[in-house]
Formats: sequence, C-alpha cells, structure tokens
Amino acid sequence: MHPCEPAFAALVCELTGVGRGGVATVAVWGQNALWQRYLQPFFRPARSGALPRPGDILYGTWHAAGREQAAGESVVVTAIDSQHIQVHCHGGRAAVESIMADIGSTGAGRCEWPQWLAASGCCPLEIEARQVLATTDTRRTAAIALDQLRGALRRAAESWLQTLQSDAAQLPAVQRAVADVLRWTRLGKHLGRPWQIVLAGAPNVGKSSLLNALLGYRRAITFDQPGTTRDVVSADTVLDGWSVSLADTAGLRDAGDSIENQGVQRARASIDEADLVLWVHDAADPAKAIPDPAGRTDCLIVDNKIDLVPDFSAAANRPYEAVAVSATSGQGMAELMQRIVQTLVPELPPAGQAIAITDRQAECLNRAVRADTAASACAALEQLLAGRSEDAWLPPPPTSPCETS
Ligand SMILES: Nc1nc2c(ncn2[C@@H]2O[C@H](COP(=O)(O)OP(=O)(O)OP(=O)(O)O)[C@@H](O)[C@H]2O)c(=O)[nH]1
Ligand SMILES: [Mg+2]
Repeated sequence: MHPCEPAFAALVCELTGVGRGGVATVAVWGQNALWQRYLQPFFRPARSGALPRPGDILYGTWHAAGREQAAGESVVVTAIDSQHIQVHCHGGRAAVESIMADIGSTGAGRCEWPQWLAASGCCPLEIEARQVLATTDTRRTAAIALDQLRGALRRAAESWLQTLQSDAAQLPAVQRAVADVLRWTRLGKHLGRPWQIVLAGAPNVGKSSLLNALLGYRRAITFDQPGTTRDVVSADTVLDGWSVSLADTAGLRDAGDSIENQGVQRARASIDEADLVLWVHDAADPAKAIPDPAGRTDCLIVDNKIDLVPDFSAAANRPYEAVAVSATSGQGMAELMQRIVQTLVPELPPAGQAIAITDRQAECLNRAVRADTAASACAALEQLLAGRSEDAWLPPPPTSPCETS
C-alpha cells in the first residue's frame, strides 16, 4: 500500500510521461465515492445520466473551480474500475495543471507517476526501468532500457539469489557473474542522460569551429583572434545512437582580462566533470599546444586545421596519438565521431544483457560483490529486488504533497 494512503483518501497523478504530447492522462485513485467527490464538481458529461460503471467512457467538459460559467475544457473520462478513474485532456501544461489542481483542491494528494506505480504494486526494478526508459531519446538507448524493463536484471538477480540460497559455496562464482554485470554500469548510467564531452585546449586552435562541425550547424561564434569564447557553450546531439552533450570552452591561458579568466575557470571545472575531453591542438602551429590533462583516461587528442599543413602525415608529425581533422573542410570528422563513440562505449552489450541502470541498483550489486558471506550477498540482492526506488541519476521529482504531509 502506498505511504500516502493514511494522509489522503485518494491520489491524483499525471500518467503521461516527459515530453510533449497531444493528449495527457490524469488519473485519480482512491477507495470511496471517487466520482462524486473528485469528478462531479468539475466534470459535465455531454449526456447526463446515472453514475458511470467500470469500463464506461464519457465525453464532456471540465469546468475549473471559479470558472464554472466558462466554456470548459473538452475531456474524455474513463472509469477504469470503482477505484480508478482517468481524465484524458489536452496535452498542454495549462490543462493538466488546472485539472490536477481542481482534483487536489477537493482533498486528493498529488503524486508522481513512479509513486503511482509503486502504489499499484510495481516492483522497484520495473519502476526504475520505466523511469529511465522515459528519459531515453534514441532507439539504441531505449532498446537497452527496454531489456531491463523486460526483466533482464531481475531474472539475473533472482537466479543468483536462488543459487546462493541453495549452495552458499557458490558465492565466488555468483560474485564473478555480478562483477560481469557491473562492467556495464557506466553505460547504464548514460541511457537517460547524455555523455558529457568537453572541447578544450589553447586559445584559437579551433575548438568552437570543431563544436560547430560536430553539430552540423553554427552554434558557437568563431573568430581568428584568441579569447573569442568566454563562457561554456553547450549543445546536444546524437552520435551513433548515443546522446551526447558537447561543451565548447574558453581557450586555456592566463588572461589579463578578468572575464576571460572566469571563463578559463569554468573551462577547467567542465574538464573535471567530463566523461570525455577532446583536447584540441592546432596542427599548423604545434608550438601553441599545451599539455593534456594528465591522468585522464578519457581524453582524445585532436589535431585540427590539417588543411593548413601540406602533406600532413598523421604518424610523422607528432609523438602522441591523435585524430587529425579539419573543422572547416570536414576532413577526418567522420573518424573523429567514430573515435568518440569507441572511447565512450568500447563494447556494446549483447541483446538481453542485465545492466544496472540506476545508482541504487549499482550500489546493491557492489555490496553483493564485496560481501564476505552468502547471507550478506543475498541481503544485497534482496534489497536490489525489493528496495525502494530512489534514483540519484534522475532529476529529483518535484516535491509532492504525498511526501511532505
Ligand atoms: N584553415 C582552418 N581554419 C580553422 C580551422 N578550425 C578553425 N579555424 C579558424 O581558426 C580560427 C579560430 O577558430 P575558433 O574555432 O574560434 O577557435 P577557438 O579554439 O574556439 O578559439 P577561442 O575561443 O579563442 O579559444 C578561426 O578563424 C577559424 O575559422 C580549420 O580546421 N582549418
Ligand atoms: Mg572558441
């Protein structure tokens, strides 16, 4: 049963997910006199009659509190069963907010759809998979999230649990299997969240030009003087089915200008948080190159402006491994995109692979891997299957009256 229940006789929730849609669905769930208490004050059916029976679909208009004389919002109301009614309205925020507020004003508690799913008895792994799936924006990432929604991780966890419960000596073998699943965690973390790629390097090497070339449109200002970019300029795109957020940064130098210095500080902070840094050099002016951020495993060195270097030979000119490109002519850009994807995702998971897609899931699996005894590994796996869904990789849900009351 839902934790909100003692505080509210009914819950109201927007069921339609993130993103824009033509139609939105608001659901009301409760025990008693649902129709009379929460719908009748606002809903005028086109054909008046007896109270709807389960399965009835009614067309009519919604008359917001205080605006009873206005024309009203066209809605379709579905009586799913005696405890569950859905209002289908225009998908714009104004209509949804108004209907939610009206139902809330009669005493129903507002909640978010993951809480709604929990109230309906969904297991946490399924709720988390639905949450991540709702935030994916490519077929590739949606397919991997869908595998988890179909139970890839749940089945793996259940089978490890069964193995350990019947034979504690299997702990090392189970822990190896769990560790194998944890290999995919970095990828799982980026199903609903773009990889952060930062373009950095000395001033005037062509970082902004490279950002524009990767995006395919002119997002950032480019100019033939150093110090053009001051702030972090970001834009999202998709590379080979992976959502990436590209951030162009100020050229790194000690500038006298305090505004530019602030830009350089922001650039350094972005580098620290990046999943991958494209460290850009000017192939035509190697003396300008500055050392790449030492110790970073995910850093690709990019030699830009190769169109200015006659007979630029990738191997001969430099002692480091780099991708040679020209942001202005487009030379080498396809290879650069390929190298970015290979660096971020060196291997693709096979179809149906179990993957941890939330912090909570990864923490439970990590506890199982570190467990000293079969009993504590089982406790971690049970927690994975039954624990509450609170996900740090997803934006926090707006505060709900369910939580505050
Ligand atoms: N020939 C040639 N010129 C380029 C290339 N990439 C950039 N440029 C030129 O180099 C100059 C600097 O380019 P930007 O993209 O503004 O360089 P930046 O690294 O962003 O510079 P800051 O923002 O000042 O740090 C501009 O005149 C660009 O047109 C390239 O591949 N080939
Ligand atoms: Mg720039």
